[in-house]
Amino acid sequence: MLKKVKYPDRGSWPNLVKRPVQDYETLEAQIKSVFEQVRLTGDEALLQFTAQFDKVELTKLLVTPEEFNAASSLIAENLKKAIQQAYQNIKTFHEAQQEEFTPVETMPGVTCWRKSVAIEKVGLYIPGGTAPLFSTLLMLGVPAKLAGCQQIVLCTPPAKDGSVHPAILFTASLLGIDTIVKVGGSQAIAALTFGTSTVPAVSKIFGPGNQYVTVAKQMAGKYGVAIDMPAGPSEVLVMADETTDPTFVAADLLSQAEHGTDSQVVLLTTSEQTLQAVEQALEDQAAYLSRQTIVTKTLNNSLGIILSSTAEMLEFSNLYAPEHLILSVKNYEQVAVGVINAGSVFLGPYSPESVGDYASGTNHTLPTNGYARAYSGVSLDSFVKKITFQHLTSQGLQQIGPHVEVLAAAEGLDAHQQAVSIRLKSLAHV
Ligand SMILES: NC(=O)c1ccc[n+]([C@@H]2O[C@H](COP(=O)([O-])OP(=O)(O)OC[C@H]3O[C@@H](n4cnc5c(N)ncnc54)[C@H](O)[C@@H]3O)[C@@H](O)[C@H]2O)c1
Ligand SMILES: N[C@H](CO)Cc1c[nH]c[nH+]1
Ligand SMILES: [Zn+2]
Repeated sequence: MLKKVKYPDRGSWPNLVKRPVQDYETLEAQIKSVFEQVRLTGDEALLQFTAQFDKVELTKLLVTPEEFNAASSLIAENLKKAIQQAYQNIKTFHEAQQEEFTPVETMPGVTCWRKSVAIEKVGLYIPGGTAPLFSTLLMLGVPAKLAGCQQIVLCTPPAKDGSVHPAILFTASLLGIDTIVKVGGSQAIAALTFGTSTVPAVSKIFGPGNQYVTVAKQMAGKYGVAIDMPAGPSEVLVMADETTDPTFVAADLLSQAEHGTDSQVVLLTTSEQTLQAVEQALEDQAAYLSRQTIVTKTLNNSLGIILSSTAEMLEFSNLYAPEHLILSVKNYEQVAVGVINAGSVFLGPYSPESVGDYASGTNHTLPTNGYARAYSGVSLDSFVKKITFQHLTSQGLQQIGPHVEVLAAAEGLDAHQQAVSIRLKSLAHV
């Protein structure tokens, strides 16, 4: 059950907001050796690590066209419809993120503008250790396609029988993605970083995963590959008061607790009665869950904290910087204005977090472990670079040039000054 803390003094807050993650150094040493072996022996290392960590003996890493084509007939019609509805909503929300850039004349004859250009080669990591997260493929594939990425490589761990879940393959075909590699964990991230005979190297790696995947992505950064963000074990923080329905709150906490034993869920409340009622509801509901063992372990790493006011709950939540924040308090609209650190926010009693996980339209690939203090979740912007352009007319250079000459001289950079002076002199002779 939740670890209960009543009216903790502020001095203890920094400790309370620490996540129950494994020590980075220990993981780093293990993952470094995975990277080394994948760099040296490529596909051979991928097959060997898949046997070691996933307990699957594969001979081929790529999903075949036959497996791909069979997928559609292996999933129910109502699931296909639900995937298509989620796809539409995610597409609509991400399409609205497209920006029009208008050229700006900063001085007469000096025009500047910006353009979004897709990252050509991207890798999408779709978790599959304990659940085949085809919803994550929608979250990454939709913006990658909208942005216009040319090469999209999808990596996902194989199931015990060596297959990839048909819903992942169906979603990939809906998106028009056909390079699908059966590899997971840190070995998948290493493959996308260095490239192997089967897996093309990419410029940016996207996607959530367990602690191994998250630390591996951070390591990929050291080899010059960009990453979306550290999107590790899922978490949710719920703010509840005496008006909250405890059964709703318990269901929301359990929905993230079931992701994995390294997840954490947090309940903040101003009401001792609410905390007790939520705990009872957690017990009642957990008894019927298929992932009860995972949930029980996660709840033991989780917190139920009583604070003295909604303002204090908001302050604590901003320090914790949760991946998901549910505002289950009476004045939720007002409280939402004060949120400064969170990945995605759910307002009021009828906005369960799982709707955002699947289908409302927002992206579910979000920063965890406090990274929401500085990072945003995945969006269309994550898949593009913004390139700036400028054009100066001769008059434009005559206007701005003398200022640049002064600035360059003051920095002692004569060649910079000269690049302007040489042109101004030639214009003086025209
Ligand atoms: N932050 C987000 O946006 C977000 C979104 C969705 C899911 N998630 C999180 O993604 C995670 C998915 O985790 P998962 O485990 O189900 O799948 P996963 O695909 O992330 O990891 C599975 C892989 O981990 C590797 N692995 C397992 N044990 C290992 C070990 N001892 N040493 C080295 N490698 C090992 C295996 O190779 C396996 O393929 C969950 O923690 C979930 O909470 C986060
Ligand atoms: N809650 C996860 C993000 O932390 C996303 C997800 C996928 N499927 C269900 N949930
Ligand atoms: Zn979820």
